[in-house]
Amino acid sequence: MSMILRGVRVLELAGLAPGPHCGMILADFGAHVIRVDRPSNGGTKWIGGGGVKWLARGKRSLILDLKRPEGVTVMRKLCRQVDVVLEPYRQGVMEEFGLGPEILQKDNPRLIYARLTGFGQSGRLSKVAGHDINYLALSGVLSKLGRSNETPYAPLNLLADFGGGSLTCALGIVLALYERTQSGKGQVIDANMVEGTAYLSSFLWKSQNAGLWSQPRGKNLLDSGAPFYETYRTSDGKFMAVGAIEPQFYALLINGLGLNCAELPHQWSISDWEEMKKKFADTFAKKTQAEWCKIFGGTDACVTPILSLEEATLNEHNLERGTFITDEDHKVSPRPAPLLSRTPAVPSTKRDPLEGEHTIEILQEFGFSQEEINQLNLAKVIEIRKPKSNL
Ligand SMILES: C[C@H](CCC[C@H](C)C(=O)SCCNC(=O)CCNC(=O)[C@H](O)C(C)(C)COP(=O)(O)OP(=O)(O)OC[C@H]1O[C@@H](n2cnc3c(N)ncnc32)[C@H](O)[C@@H]1OP(=O)(O)O)[C@H]1CC[C@H]2[C@@H]3[C@H](O)C[C@@H]4C[C@H](O)CC[C@]4(C)[C@H]3C[C@H](O)[C@]12C
Repeated sequence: MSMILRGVRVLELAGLAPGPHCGMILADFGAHVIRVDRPSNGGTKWIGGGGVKWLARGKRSLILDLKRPEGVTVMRKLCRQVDVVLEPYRQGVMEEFGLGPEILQKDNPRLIYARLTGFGQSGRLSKVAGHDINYLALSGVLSKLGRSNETPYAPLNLLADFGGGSLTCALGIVLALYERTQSGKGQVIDANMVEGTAYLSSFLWKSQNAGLWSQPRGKNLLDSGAPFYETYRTSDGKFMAVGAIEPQFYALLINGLGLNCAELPHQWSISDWEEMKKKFADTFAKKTQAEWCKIFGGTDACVTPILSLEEATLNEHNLERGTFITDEDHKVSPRPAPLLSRTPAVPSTKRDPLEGEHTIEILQEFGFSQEEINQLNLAKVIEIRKPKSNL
């Protein structure tokens, strides 16, 4: 089975988390992704770390100093021979390098120029720093997240960095690759986390007048207001997740809890939800998570254990599915999604690349002579790093 993005060549400029995740998605589905890392000679206030190292599966790494004109010349030669360039910087940085879309797409009209930012390529904030929580806040979505009487709560850096950021950018790149099969031309993708997150939350926006969100934050059906869409602590200090929304599933929940519907307020009596939550909490606190799993396991009561990451990798259903994979360093991580029947992703199981590990190999592949490579190395425009041998 060959992967759908085989043969697609991507230059990913090293970013913090969204960019690296987007590059990893492309690599997982067959693209040849080269990460352009910064030299260790400082000169920039940015320090390594973040997703660069953790989301490097299937990539190779080249260290190239883009603050040097020689580095820009090298980059332009690379960009003439690739399909996608993916840059994670705030607006204007690539233009400062002399690597903006006008230049690179003149060199290579087929180039897809993906720009993954927080605030987009225009607007008063386009040059302002930010992180997931800031983009989530500006999208309006963060105002809806969190329990009643508490401050709004950002669910890790999942929604803006990844849901509205890397995944949306990866979609844009695949759309542009597809369009290019008709037009033969590349284009610029302005992927940004404010708009990506807002778009991701279209359900929230389009259901505003459906009565789903008429209560204050934390008092609605899906934001921890409803007793039948909530989490509960068990007697052994673990937790269960309850999502019994429909009446037939709710009836199974009540039955499994050993309660009697006739003695409870109506499921949708919002004014009684607080009281019902207390009753459910008291009931869940009487048994262990394993005992509740025995009661609810495999039923339509929509009740599941809240698993730790490690427990999730050992869960029978996930094991049957192969939801998690292990690389040659015995590190476990989620299998790429979605699962395509004929051309599934075949993620690399190799260890992650070291920064600059493939500098020579990549430059040779792109037509640089050994003499040119030696000169670039001597001038510190590139950096060559070799993995320590295990001897
Ligand atoms: C794990 C933490 C990260 C979690 C994710 C976090 C929650 C996010 O939300 S990530 C999303 C961030 N936002 C965006 O990506 C939107 C677009 N990008 C930006 O807005 C900006 O890039 C920025 C705000 C993210 C960073 O701004 P910065 O000023 O640093 O950079 P830019 O303006 O974009 O300009 C780029 C500069 O870099 C130069 N450059 C680029 N490439 C090259 C090159 N090849 N050669 C030469 N120069 C290059 C370019 O010229 C620009 O230079 P100037 O700025 O001089 O103009 C992690 C978050 C922080 C991590 C910790 C931290 O890094 C410190 C430690 C570092 C150590 O190494 C490891 C441990 C750390 C504690 C580290 C740990 C984790 O990784 C973090 C906590």
